[in-house]
Amino acid sequence: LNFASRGIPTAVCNREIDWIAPFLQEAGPLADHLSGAETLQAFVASLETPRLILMMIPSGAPIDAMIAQMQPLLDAGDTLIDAGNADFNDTRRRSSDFAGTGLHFVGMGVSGGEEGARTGPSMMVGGSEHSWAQLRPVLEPIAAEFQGLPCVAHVGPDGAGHFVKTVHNGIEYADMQMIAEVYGLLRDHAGMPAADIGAVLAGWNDGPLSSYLIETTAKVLQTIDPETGKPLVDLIQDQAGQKGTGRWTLIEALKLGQSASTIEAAVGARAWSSAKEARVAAADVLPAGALDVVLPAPDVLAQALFAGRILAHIQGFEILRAASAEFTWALGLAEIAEIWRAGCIIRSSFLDDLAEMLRASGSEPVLLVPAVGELLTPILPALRQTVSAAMQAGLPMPAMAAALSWYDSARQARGTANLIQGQRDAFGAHGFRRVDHDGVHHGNWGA
Ligand SMILES: NC(=O)C1=CN([C@@H]2O[C@H](COP(=O)(O)OP(=O)(O)OC[C@H]3O[C@@H](n4cnc5c(N)ncnc54)[C@H](OP(=O)(O)O)[C@@H]3O)[C@@H](O)[C@H]2O)C=CC1
Ligand SMILES: O=C(CO)[C@H](O)[C@H](O)COP(=O)(O)O
Repeated sequence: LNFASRGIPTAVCNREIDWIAPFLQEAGPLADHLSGAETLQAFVASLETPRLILMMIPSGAPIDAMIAQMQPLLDAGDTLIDAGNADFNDTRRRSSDFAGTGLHFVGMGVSGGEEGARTGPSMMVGGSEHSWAQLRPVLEPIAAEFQGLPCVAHVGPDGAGHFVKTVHNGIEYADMQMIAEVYGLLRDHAGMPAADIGAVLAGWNDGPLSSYLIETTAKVLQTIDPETGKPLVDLIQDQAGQKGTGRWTLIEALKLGQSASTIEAAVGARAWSSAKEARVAAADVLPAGALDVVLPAPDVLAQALFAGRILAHIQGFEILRAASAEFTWALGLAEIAEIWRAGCIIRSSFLDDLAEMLRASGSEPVLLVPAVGELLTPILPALRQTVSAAMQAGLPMPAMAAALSWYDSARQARGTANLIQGQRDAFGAHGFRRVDHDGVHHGNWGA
């Protein structure tokens, strides 16, 4: 529908063909730019060559099966685009399978949910220059715009687009989790009703926290269930789903030797949320935290959340920086932040500032950019106060606590790894380097 609304002739196809006719009917006048096909053969035959075919179906086996069905129908010069969320390792494999066939494979991250897809998503294209030249004229018109600039970019070759989207989702998981942690403090320690918490968040959306996720969360908290008249959020099971992108970010960050502690906390919190029975049983038998903890004021919570958001984004971008070096992708980190300023789920006013910070960082860690320190210095005490309050009250705050600990580790000139090296040498003779001599040394431990 988005393509059609820009006058781009578009054919559609779906596995369950019953959806096609109602879709075209509901398209109204846009149907002038649309045609439906009930078989893949008819669909492919209806397209102008060289063809651009965009798939948005579940990742993994369904994509492999679809490629296998589609490939024999295509001609040299055609481009097949996987626009769903995919494990970038799969995208690299598929790109390499296509190499030399005359066909082109693109792994494209798309973000913006249902509304973004329809009115303007943010898109991260991974593929060849040839594919980008083919795609650009049809993607720029359908993309979200930030100050007149389309939120779409050719971020790199093969798996780069899906990797960038995966990290986007990792940051999304962390941001959602941190918002949920503050919600938990207000709900379980302050006893605030959902709608009141929603009103607090709606107020925050006018300040530095301004973002789609804060705005959406405020709406979610203020929505009433028509059946019961109660806040709908209170009627939802406290068990979160996940399709895999958060976990993929974490796995790849670990492989790259990067810390993704806020994302790990968010993935772990979703996983742990499914252990409902165990949590209910434990609540009755294991001791809780203190009741007399003073809850930080709402503006302190807002500052804490903003500090957590900044640190989670920085972690995500350091993962991208490491991947760029590992896979020689030459990712433009500032450009990635720029195409996330509109259309995508993590769009926020902070991303505009972050783009500048990333540009200033060059090849240095972004934490060292003076503007980052200037932004964090006044709000870090709020993060410390909020995390301490939650810990004392016995309320979980895994992502915000992880963000804070990561920050404290990142700025600790002399860390504690000297002891780890001593331990490793004591039990495994692994050796260590001394601060005062070159070479590898061993201790005569316990002597
Ligand atoms: N929902 C969102 O906001 C976003 C989703 N994505 C990604 O987009 C992709 C699609 O997600 P979404 O639309 O949410 O929902 P689903 O993942 O449920 O995908 C639904 C579509 O996939 C088709 N489909 C399902 N299984 C197969 C199969 N084995 N072979 C062929 N077609 C199949 C369905 O066809 P049928 O009608 O026949 O079942 C339907 O058209 C996923 O990779 C997702 O991660 C990315 C960004 C945002
Ligand atoms: O990519 C998306 C948003 O950017 C999709 O909504 C995705 O499904 C979100 O991930 P999960 O389902 O694991 O919460």
